[in-house]
Amino acid sequence: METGSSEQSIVKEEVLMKGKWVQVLETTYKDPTGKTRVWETVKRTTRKQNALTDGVAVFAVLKKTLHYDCLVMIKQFRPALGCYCLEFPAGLMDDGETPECAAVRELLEETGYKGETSGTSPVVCLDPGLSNCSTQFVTVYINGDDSENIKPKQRLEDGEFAEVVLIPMNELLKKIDEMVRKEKVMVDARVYIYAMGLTHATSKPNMLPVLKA
Ligand SMILES: Nc1nc(=O)[nH]c2c1ncn2[C@H]1C[C@H](O)[C@@H](COP(=O)(O)OP(=O)(O)O)O1
Repeated sequence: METGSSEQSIVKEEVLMKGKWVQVLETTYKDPTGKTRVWETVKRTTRKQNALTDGVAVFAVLKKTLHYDCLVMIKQFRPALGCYCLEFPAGLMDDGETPECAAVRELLEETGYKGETSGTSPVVCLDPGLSNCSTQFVTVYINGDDSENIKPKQRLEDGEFAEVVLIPMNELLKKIDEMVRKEKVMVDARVYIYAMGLTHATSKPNMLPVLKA
């Protein structure tokens, strides 16, 4: 199997279709042997010049006295899927915005919660076999005891409809699996892999897998 090599590079890009939000391109690139090949790719039209990322995703944890910590997510209808999807709050960057500002803004708009940022991931890609779409994960902690977070009110824009879903972190995977069994909902791979990772990390990590129940 051939793996990535520094010799590989983009030769040219031809726009096949350009819409308001996305474009489809035929991307010609050089493989490690020097041969040129083509790949059909998708890019957002909205990425600002010199911007490193299209948007942010918010890893939001609601912390409240005498309550288990909850992961704050949203469920919304996604036209590309034709069904509802359980996702991290997320959105596209506004012009000149930092990832942290975008994360606090998107969280407030989509869930009504006000939080404080506590770390930002590097730029990560979302579907590299298809597109250059990228995001940065911003961790945000929400003080659930704060009066402004007692009855959070979404600030959704026209055409946006999202339901806030809170799931205790200590049973995240179990609750997500239950939701998928009961409802017609798809889970964003980022949410699911986080829940899987959390389960693996907290279930007897020093025990040989074969000995685990
Ligand atoms: N691919 C898209 N097609 C559309 O018709 N409209 C789109 C696309 N991507 C984004 N948008 C619109 C929808 C909203 O009005 C704005 C902002 O979306 P945002 O909330 O930042 O991001 P999502 O959570 O991914 O919808 O862009």
